[in-house]
Amino acid sequence: MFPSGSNISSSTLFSASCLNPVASRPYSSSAQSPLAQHKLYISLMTLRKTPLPRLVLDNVSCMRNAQQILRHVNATVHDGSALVLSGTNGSGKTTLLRMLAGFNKPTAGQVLWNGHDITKSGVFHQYKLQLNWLALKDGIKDKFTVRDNVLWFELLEGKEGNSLPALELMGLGKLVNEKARMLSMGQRKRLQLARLLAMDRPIWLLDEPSVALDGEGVKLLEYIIHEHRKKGGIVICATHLPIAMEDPMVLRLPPRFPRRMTLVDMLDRGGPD
Ligand SMILES: Nc1ncnc2c1ncn2[C@@H]1O[C@H](COP(=O)(O)OP(=O)(O)OP(=O)(O)O)[C@@H](O)[C@H]1O
Repeated sequence: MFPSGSNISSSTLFSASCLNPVASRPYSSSAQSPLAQHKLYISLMTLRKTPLPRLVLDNVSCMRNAQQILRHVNATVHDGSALVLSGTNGSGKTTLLRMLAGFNKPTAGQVLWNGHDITKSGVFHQYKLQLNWLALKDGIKDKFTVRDNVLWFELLEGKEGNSLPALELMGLGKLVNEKARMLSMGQRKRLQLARLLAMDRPIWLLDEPSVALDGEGVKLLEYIIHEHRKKGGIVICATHLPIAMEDPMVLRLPPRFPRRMTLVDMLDRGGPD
């Protein structure tokens, strides 16, 4: 696992040469003293140990239906860190999460995982196995029991033994044999979170994870995020509500850009204004 720590910039990515001025110098120098050479060597060794970011959003833009949703988004995410996506309704938080999940492709720029473009099929095949996606649509099967709704995902993952402890931690221990249709909204959200825990994948993509949770539920969410990050896991979270986290990076997306008129719009309105 890489040590934690992350960089984020809304317009510019930090490159290794920004972090260490030595790196921007030419490697060979004929007139260097032994001390200078030694310092250069140490600097290069330090540079080599600088961990690569696990995820990089490299100047990512996204258009959907002739609308510019995201423009020139940059971020670097290291193991153990949290990236919080904030912004007004419609600013593109879910779109960005969907892009990180591989559902939408960037129209410009790229998303890199371990330095590789996730849209390349060989890369995506491995990358998707790292992801755990918590969406507003909860994907809960109402006819299954609470336990089976978690157990199925755990078994598909080739894991075992996590489901019950995860459900108990999320406060659903007494409901494990109930049909999921009996659950309230907040309990369904807790079930989703138990599924995250049971599947135990490193990159969590969370869309409004605290919606419908009561105060205790939010505390549990904060706790499992903390524990996940302690193990080197990554949390990327779109939220309007405050969720306490240590040193999160916050990426505030600007309000969506004005809609560009399509040919259909122009014909409907008898031409551009
Ligand atoms: N399937 C789609 N096709 C075309 N445009 C879409 C689609 N889904 C969303 N959009 C557009 O993308 C914009 C951003 O939507 P998104 O759901 O990413 O915003 P958000 O920041 O998550 O909003 P909220 O805070 O309301 O959840 C919306 O304003 C909408 O116009």
